[in-house]
Amino acid sequence: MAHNSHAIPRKMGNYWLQDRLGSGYSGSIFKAYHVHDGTFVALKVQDVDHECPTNRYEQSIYPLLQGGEGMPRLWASGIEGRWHYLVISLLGKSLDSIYRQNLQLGHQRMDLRSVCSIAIQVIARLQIMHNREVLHRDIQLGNCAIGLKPEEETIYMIDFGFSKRYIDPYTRRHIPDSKQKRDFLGNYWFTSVNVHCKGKVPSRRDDLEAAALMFIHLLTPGGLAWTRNGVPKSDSAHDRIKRAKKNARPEELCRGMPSEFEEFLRYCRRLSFSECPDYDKWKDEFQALAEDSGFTDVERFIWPPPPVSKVQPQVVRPAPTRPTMDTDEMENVLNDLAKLQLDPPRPILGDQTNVPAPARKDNAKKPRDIISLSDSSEEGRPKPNGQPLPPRTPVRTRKASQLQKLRYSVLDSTDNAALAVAVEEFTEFLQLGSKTLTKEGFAFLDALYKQLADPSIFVHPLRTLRSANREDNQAPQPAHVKLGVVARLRREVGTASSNRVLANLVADFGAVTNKSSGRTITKDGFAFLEGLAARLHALN
Ligand SMILES: Nc1ncnc2c1ncn2[C@@H]1O[C@H](COP(=O)(O)OP(=O)(O)OP(=O)(O)O)[C@@H](O)[C@H]1O
Repeated sequence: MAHNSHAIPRKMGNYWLQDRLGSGYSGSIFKAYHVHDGTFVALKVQDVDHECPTNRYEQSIYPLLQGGEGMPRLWASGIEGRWHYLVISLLGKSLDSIYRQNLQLGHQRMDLRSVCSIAIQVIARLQIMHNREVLHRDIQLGNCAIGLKPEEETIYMIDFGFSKRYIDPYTRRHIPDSKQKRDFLGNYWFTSVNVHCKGKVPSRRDDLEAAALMFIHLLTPGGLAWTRNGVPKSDSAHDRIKRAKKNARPEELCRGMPSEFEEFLRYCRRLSFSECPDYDKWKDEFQALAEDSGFTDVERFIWPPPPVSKVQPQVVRPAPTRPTMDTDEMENVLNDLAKLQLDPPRPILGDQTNVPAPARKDNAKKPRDIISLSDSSEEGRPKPNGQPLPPRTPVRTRKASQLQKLRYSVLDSTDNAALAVAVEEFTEFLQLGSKTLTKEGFAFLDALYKQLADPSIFVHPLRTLRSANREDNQAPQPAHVKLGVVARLRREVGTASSNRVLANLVADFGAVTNKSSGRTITKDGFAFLEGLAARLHALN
């Protein structure tokens, strides 16, 4: 179809057309104003005979979305001559144009604050659409636009030409899945692997996966690899995009990013066809990530991003209750410590024979006497008087901080019973939520290894620690190798004769999970952890 503006009348219904705002595959969109009250709107025009009458589809979807936050208002629709038109709220820039502008300014990727804001708002928009039984089916940067002043901090969803109801209005049932391959519908960059590469029927999970890929794209220097050669001009180029998208593992796509992005992508891919996603959980995750990174008011999309506040939230914490020391006093204490003869050696947990008396379980979390003075990684650690610090964010405890707290419980443990409790809590926490072992999960295993091997020494991060680049650069091992090793560990943990033996099993467990694709804990893995807790009780 030719989108010839000369052929389009200057007036449609009660609106005078002005500049063209954009044009897509199926038509054009103009700025327009009402002939009587002068209100500005956006007017979408399409040839009535267009082979893909997306304006008509949109016309049927808009009424379902009216009143929802971030949903444009439909003011009017109709036919003028050979043109079908939709009159909708006039909006500002699309995220695509903001992203490109940012690239032109020399930024290879978007800043974390903006991406968290986009994530929170886009997930909220999908929640509204899905609650109203509508799938978007074409999530991309060009289909998200910010409002005009005073709504420039709100992200709107646009372009419902591919949208569809997923609940049958008559039977009230979810649309059926199908084994038959369908033609791909959506966009090259972000449409989910299931829909794009496997020809599956789109459902809520696919809108969410497209959003996840879009967030990851924004944080990837230069964007996702398969977007870099532009729109494919041949079938073979399109096949290359599909292959690259299908083969890209979440941990590779999200390398160097906060773990929330990898976990969100994995979560979307684990959802079943008709499952309702947990939108609130993921909005909270991105909100907490932003707050932990020192950003405030992140639910507002502020562009350009405001300068990062110098006062990080971690700093705004209650003053320590312990007495302060001046520099001279501190120097004296350090000199005295240096002169101390540590003989006989401090009792260590790894060797049960030299622990003078078994500590009671309620003493388990008794704090140590020496407090780290400079290690900033200790934030969130219980205060020396045993009182936990107030939570940093009122939202809820995030996975990372929860795992960090468990790690501190391990480091503060003075007997095996306390270690067993920490392992039980760790196991339960992962069973209830994401089963992916993040860097905080590996840090927990590291702490456990250290306590079991010899708690009196400082150890450098062990082989259980997850490395951002898989330091040996090896490809992940095949799944059967992991399954075999974990099954063996599960068997051996029940008969381990000492903490030292348990330490080695923990190290092997960390190493095999680190090398596996996905770094998820399997059923056998959970059985291993449960067996470990039981053995720690037995060896107490
Ligand atoms: N309400 C609006 N206010 C301002 N600009 C808009 C509005 N809606 C769309 N645009 C601009 O027009 C472009 C095309 O709009 P839209 O995606 O709705 O049209 P389309 O013909 O369905 O496009 P596509 O072929 O990309 O699906 C958008 O990327 C945006 O820049």
